Amino acid sequence: MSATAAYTDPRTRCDRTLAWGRLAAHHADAGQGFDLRAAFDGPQAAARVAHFSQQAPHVFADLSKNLIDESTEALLLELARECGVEAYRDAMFAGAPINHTEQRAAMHWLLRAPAIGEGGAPAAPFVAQALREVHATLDSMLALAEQVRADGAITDVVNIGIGGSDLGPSMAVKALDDLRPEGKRLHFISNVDGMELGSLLATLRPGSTLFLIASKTFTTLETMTNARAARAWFLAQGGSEKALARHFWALTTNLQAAAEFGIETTLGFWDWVGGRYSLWSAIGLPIAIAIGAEGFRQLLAGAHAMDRHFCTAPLARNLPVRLALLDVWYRNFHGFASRCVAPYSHGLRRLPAYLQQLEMESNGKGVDAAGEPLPYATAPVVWGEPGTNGQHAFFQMIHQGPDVIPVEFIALRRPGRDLPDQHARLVANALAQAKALMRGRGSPDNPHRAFPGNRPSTFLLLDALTPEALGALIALYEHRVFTCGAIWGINSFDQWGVELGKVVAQGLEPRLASGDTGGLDASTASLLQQLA
Ligand SMILES: O=P(O)(O)OC[C@H]1O[C@](O)(CO)[C@@H](O)[C@@H]1O
Repeated sequence: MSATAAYTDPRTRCDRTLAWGRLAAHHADAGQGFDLRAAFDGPQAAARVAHFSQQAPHVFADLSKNLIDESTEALLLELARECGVEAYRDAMFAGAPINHTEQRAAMHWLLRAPAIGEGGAPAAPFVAQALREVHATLDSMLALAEQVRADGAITDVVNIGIGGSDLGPSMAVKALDDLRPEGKRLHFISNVDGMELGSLLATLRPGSTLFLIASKTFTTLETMTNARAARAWFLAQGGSEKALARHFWALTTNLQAAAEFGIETTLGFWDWVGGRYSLWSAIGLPIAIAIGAEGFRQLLAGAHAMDRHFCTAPLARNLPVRLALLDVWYRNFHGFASRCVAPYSHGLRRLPAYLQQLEMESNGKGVDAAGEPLPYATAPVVWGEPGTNGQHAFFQMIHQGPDVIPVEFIALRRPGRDLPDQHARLVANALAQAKALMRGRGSPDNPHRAFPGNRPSTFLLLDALTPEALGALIALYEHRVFTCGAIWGINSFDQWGVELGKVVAQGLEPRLASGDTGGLDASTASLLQQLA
């Protein structure tokens, strides 16, 4: 099947399944009153933990502190089956154009598939051809990464990109910082606020700086504004037009626009790679510079191991599916509107920001694949900060506020760097928070000091923050988001909701200079006058 071939969505929308009604009845009956503390009292607790724990590639998960029992889980699995999650997953992995509103496949998984002849599964000709191109580009990218790593004259690499062309690479480079060669600094510039680029440029020298202009479209306002400002700075500092070609590289699908910008070294990718799924592609060059070719291949291998798990594990032991079913249970039946991600790992401090785009840009949709308005909620608000910092900021609300907010703890068995006692203190706090949320604490004499308990959490554990483990963790989230989108019957791969604001901004910008408020609403007109 080619990406443009006719394609029939194999899904049934969740609210049109039998399981949906049965889940609603189950929630009204037993589900909403589920008591975690009771589930952990008595001899059945060990069996509960065994049942709701599992080892997936590089990620161990304990789901037992969630508001769910085996009867709820059985109904949720029935929902996944009735919705056609498996057929839809197989369609994505066959290269079908499941991103139908943009007539594209969603083949980010192909970016981490082994080359043909290296154990890859047989694929349709369109997919096999794409895989050959993927490996050719990967080889070129890794060669360039090694070249930069070996080039002592380049001390600073500046990635200019936004959204998916920033969040994934920036998160991964921070996570794997221990592998970064000494003397090589990586910077990420995304905002069009000149404070960000301006402050960085003040610290750089043009001759020792490499700019990577990362943009799938090479038209994004923020990125192109920053790229032009960086180029102007480079020339103003005495850099020549000739030198510019050595110091500005492009990572993009728009080869022509990159050439028009004056860039000679361009790494391409394909329209079937969504921006928020692109860190595995040429957009990952800063990661490869930071961790080396071998490290980048390990990142891909970890993600591929999770792809295989997602494709082959039965739904009941399929970690992305189990996490997605919890998301649906909480969002659509309990009505929980947000989820907190708390990595107890300094390296993973940008994971919540990365997940905000992955989950909310993918699944923040209000119509189904046919364009029908949805009568149920989709993506929750995803937010968070690393532990233990979050404990001293917003955990108060998670423990005692009236809203229930499921928490996702992520911890490492082995620290990257350990100062005496620090890792034990860090993970003890993660365990303690999960336990305290579940158990709560009575305080008959002082209601201010009472903890209601019965607050759900998931605990994810990685052996260490290695490239493989990070790759597997990210792919786990990608497939979880996919599974939620499959159940909700939406297209998780477009993002039309970001268009309107961009168009309105284009109309307003000239008015800031002219002061023209004609035809504007009273509030916008008043603010524009304040700013003029
Ligand atoms: O890589 P580009 O084309 O500059 O786009 C950047 C980001 O802008 C968006 O299109 C919308 O915010 C994202 O989906 C994308 O990751």
